[in-house]
Amino acid sequence: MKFTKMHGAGNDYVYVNCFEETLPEDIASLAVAVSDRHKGIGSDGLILICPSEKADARMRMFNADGSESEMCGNGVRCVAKYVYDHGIAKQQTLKIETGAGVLHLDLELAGSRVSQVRVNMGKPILNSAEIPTLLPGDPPVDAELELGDQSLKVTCVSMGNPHCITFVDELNDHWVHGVGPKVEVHPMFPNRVNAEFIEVVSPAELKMRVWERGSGETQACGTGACASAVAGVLTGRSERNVLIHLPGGDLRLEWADSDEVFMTGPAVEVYQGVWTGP
Ligand SMILES: N[C@H](CCC[C@H](N)C(=O)O)C(=O)O
Repeated sequence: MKFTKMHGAGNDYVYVNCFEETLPEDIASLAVAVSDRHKGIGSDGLILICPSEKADARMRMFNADGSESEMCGNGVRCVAKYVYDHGIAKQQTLKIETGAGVLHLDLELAGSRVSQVRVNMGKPILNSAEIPTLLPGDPPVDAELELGDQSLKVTCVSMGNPHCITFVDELNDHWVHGVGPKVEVHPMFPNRVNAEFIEVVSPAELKMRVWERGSGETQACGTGACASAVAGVLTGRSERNVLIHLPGGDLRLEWADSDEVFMTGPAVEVYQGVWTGP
């Protein structure tokens, strides 16, 4: 099976062009196998680029643990880059079908290839039942999340996939590796949750690290950055247009007056290969 390795701000996935490749039945097991950083290709998960009846392509995204997610922000930018660079579509504004609906993307070229992508990520989902979370509030804003020995103040937002955002004075491993895994599987989140930790540099600039549902710490999380930008506004900590610094790079977020969230960031193709594994 031919694949392409790509990343958006260091959030790296194995991409398979399903216009050309046929996959095994058990895609979840394939996602686990290819993601293994020692025995597989090594990635945060697997992303399928498929034909669509209502868009230039359809994206399906699987985390490293094989779980399928509704949406992937860094992934959809790379899907758009792949679709343009590999001639599946020719125009510089693309539509990609995702679990969060059909998204519209604008491509920026460096030479003849895509370097940056601006995505209309759609409107945040703030209704607790749809996030979903059992915490009070639509959405929970600075709500108490009991973690046994400690409690957090969290804000919950969905971008098609669920996010739990905690603002901290200083980002460190205690939050990401100590608290993150507990938040991911907390009973207040029936579908589990992505756990973002945010340090406010200024009202227009945030630093973020993330413990992702199904993948652990990643270098960046596009939907998490969108959700964090929304949470910053809801909690009065940041403005509607923010630059977010992540370990793998920067993303520009704007929660527009239209209620849509726009994300601009890089999309990089690293190499192409052939998977001959199980
Ligand atoms: N782990 C996420 C999916 C990947 C999201 C992230 N990599 C992004 O760029 O949005 C979830 O299970 O909802």
